[in-house]
Amino acid sequence: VDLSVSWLGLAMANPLYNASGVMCRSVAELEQVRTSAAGAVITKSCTPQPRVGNPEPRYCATPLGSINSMGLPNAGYPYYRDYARSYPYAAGKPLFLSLSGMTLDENLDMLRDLAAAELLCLPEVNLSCPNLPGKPQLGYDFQACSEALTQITRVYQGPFGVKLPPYFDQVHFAQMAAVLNAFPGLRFVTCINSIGNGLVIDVERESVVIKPKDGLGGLGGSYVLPTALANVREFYRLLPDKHVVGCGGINSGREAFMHILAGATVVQIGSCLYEEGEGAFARILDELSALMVQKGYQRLDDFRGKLKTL
Ligand SMILES: C=Cc1c(C(=O)O)[nH]c(=O)[nH]c1=O
Repeated sequence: VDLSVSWLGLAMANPLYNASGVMCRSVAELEQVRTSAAGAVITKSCTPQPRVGNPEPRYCATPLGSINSMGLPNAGYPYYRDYARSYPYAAGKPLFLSLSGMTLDENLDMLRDLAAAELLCLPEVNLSCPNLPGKPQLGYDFQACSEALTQITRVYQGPFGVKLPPYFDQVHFAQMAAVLNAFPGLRFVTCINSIGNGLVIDVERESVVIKPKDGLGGLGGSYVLPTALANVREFYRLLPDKHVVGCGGINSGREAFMHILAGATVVQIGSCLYEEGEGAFARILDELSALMVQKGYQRLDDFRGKLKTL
């Protein structure tokens, strides 16, 4: 079967890569993804200056997924920009740079520099970090998003994308789509970021499992699959001129198939990659291929976006 994807002027051998935040904070980790079976690479969301992030423990895996309140630990924008400078684009795996400034000005500063550097990587602007104490997720403030995107498209004229939080209300899907459709340069949306501020409890210890925010953190993994699929399918319908990157709850070829069936052009893995390591890429791709053979599909376009309704 043919797993290749051609989008945004990029050619990918397959639709699978890491979710920002997992296996992508250091060059060593980024190189692990780049030299794995993954079809692309994305960096950890960054701020202009390095950040240590929240106190540990700040990540915990459970049988149904994960909870994290990392607090945006990262090596700082220059570190990732320099990696993007030396990145071997000709090897055929696109590089995405995730930006998550603490303020709009920080995002504008990083995007100005990125525009001037004229690199082949594509920005994914994070509108949805749920773990910065005292900071609301921009993605839930539609007016603020519209203003931010107006300024972002002034400083960055190239194609870019945004990482969205999960929405849970059809009016919100429509309102956010109306904001996003006003920006033709915004070429993709990544749905979803973790479901913010969940609480995992350890019964034996009668305790929370992560230290920040008295245990509140973003949920990933199987917990979020139905919400991720709903966000992919709704934005696939509401953003006809843009691509949707599926993220959330992909543990096997079956969930990757679901995301693509719902409309995703490409898909990212987070919790599963954190727990399993880079072998997850080849395993999931093999499972996806086997499922396609079983169903008689030759390529991803044979079923992408063709989810049936009743
Ligand atoms: C960029 C910060 C994020 C973080 C974090 O660094 O805490 N965790 C997430 O699940 N999503 C984020 O967007």
